[in-house]
Amino acid sequence: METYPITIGGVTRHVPLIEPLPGRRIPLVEFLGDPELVRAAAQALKPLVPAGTEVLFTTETSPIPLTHVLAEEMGLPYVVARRRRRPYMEDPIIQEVQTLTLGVGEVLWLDRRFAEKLLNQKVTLISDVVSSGETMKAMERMVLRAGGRVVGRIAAFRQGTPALEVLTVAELPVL
Ligand SMILES: Nc1ncnc2[nH]cnc12
Repeated sequence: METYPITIGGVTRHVPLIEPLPGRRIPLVEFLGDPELVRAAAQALKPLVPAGTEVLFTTETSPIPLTHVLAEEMGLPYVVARRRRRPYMEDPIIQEVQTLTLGVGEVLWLDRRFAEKLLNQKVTLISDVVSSGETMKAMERMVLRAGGRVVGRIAAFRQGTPALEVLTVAELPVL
């Protein structure tokens, strides 16, 4: 398997190169199961979280440990949008994502009891990789629909040029 070196917060991993669309190869960032990488990324992202942030907001799956460590470090709560409907969800916010980065159209789901945690809160969006920015846009839309206000947009890695302003600490190539 072909790999590519990625570095964040001084920690390097040789990750698989995947081809989600023909002729477009990208290094696959994976935070799950790698506490050292997660901690390094969280430390690097911490200074980018705007003062006054009251809640962090992320999506399944890879950015969850990153957001968890960041939240713990900063003493903040966090909310996670799910990528599948769960049977117990009541009156969820359902938000379509336009992204095709990983070759799939997606929908984000947020149970109402978690949406309520965003009401009247200053919210910072956390992601692992931002490329088109469409997932971030969908997250922002969810926060607005939940009655919150987005004060920051942060991702560990940037890949290409997102359609909205996002703070990042490392760059990924499209090969
Ligand atoms: N390169 C990448 N690795 C992991 N998740 C991604 N989501 C979008 N781009 C990605």
